[in-house]
Amino acid sequence: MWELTKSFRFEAAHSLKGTTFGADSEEIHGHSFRAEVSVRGTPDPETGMVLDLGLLERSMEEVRKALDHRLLNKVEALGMPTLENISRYIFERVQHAGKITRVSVHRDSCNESCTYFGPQG
Ligand SMILES: Nc1nc2c(c(=O)[nH]1)N=C([C@H](O)[C@H](O)COP(=O)(O)OP(=O)(O)OP(=O)(O)O)CN2
Ligand SMILES: [Zn+2]
Repeated sequence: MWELTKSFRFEAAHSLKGTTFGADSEEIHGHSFRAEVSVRGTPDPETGMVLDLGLLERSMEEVRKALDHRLLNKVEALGMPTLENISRYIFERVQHAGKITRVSVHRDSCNESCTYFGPQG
């Protein structure tokens, strides 16, 4: 079994209510995020690839555009912009590339990350 991972970065703003960080979290503020998308499988004997990374890149670029320099609270279908919801949002939008097994979203400035393994988990 092989696992192939590709990542992208985006800058986005959010406002989060109800955290222990209080008023600072509720104010609109920005973060740098790094998302990693992983696929698992066995390389096709002819191509030597589990999945052409170019296909993955196309899907990832679409979702990156939907998130980069956005106020995440206003991104449709994202919900409350926590790491949990951002990772699920990305997972659902790169699914058509096939064989996606997990999406991790890192917020390195806070030493935080979250990984979504899909609804069957
Ligand atoms: N289960 C979760 N809990 C919390 C989340 C989350 O996504 N899932 N998020 C937060 C905060 O947004 C997060 O901890 C960042 O805090 P924030 O005040 O936004 O950022 P800082 O000022 O601490 O970090 P800098 O990027 O260095 O400015 C809380 N809980
Ligand atoms: Zn924040």
